[in-house]
Amino acid sequence: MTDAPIDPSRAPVLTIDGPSGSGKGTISRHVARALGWHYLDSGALYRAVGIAASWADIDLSDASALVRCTFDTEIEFGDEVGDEPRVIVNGLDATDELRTETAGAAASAIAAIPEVRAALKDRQRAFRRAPGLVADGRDMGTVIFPDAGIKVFLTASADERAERRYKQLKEKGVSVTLPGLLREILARDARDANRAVAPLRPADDAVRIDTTGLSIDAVVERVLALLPAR
Ligand SMILES: Nc1ncnc2c1ncn2[C@@H]1O[C@H](COP(=O)(O)OP(=O)(O)O)[C@@H](O)[C@H]1O
Ligand SMILES: Nc1ccn([C@H]2C[C@H](O)[C@@H](COP(=O)(O)OP(=O)(O)O)O2)c(=O)n1
Repeated sequence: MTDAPIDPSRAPVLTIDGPSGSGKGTISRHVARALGWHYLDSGALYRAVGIAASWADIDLSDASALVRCTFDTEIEFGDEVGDEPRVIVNGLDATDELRTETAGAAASAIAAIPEVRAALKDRQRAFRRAPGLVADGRDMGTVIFPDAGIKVFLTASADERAERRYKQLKEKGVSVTLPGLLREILARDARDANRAVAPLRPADDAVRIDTTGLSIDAVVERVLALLPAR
């Protein structure tokens, strides 16, 4: 399959890629709100397919069933709960299930299947609309929006990312342990970075920001400072 050429005059895109817990979602939502731009949480699409597959009892090793499931799964973003939109999968509210580490691990596993990635490409590009789009994920700057005007790659130490996730899940009442989360984060990092297709890596033209020890506001400020003066 060849990709359709991307018209560079279309709505501007700011991509924010990085590993789990680097703050992509939080920073992207703040930046999108500040700019009045649309927001794409590409990880939610992979998580939604993983959840639809588990609801349909599809084994994570059954690549052809997973590809069919990707085409068949309806995913909608609804009203915001807290500062995150509800995610409706095949008509059912999957918001809470989506954020679990089990859903993250399933998403990471199916995301290594090239046909699943190809099946989600157009759905992700359809989020590009005026006045602009902030897109977060693993391959936003490298594969999905290679012509994005601004590309950011967020990192943070694995210990800090595990601690952030620990606090986040505890606040949601999910029972987790810090060593368990650190192990899961390191396993996901390795799988996402070492897969053959669209591995997690900074685009050559991405600005890297190490968020270890930085506040959310400080990171938002650094990202907004990359945009031309408004
Ligand atoms: N710079 C930061 N400093 C401290 N906590 C942060 C920072 N960025 C994000 N967080 C917190 O870390 C948690 C994980 O962030 P999230 O945006 O979900 O990361 P990602 O989308 O990269 O997995 C959230 O609870 C968020 O509030
Ligand atoms: N653009 C993307 C987004 C997510 N994925 C895969 C790989 C990730 O481990 C899972 C879950 O991604 P998500 O961004 O929701 O996870 P984190 O919030 O970073 O923990 O999906 C991907 O391969 N490509």
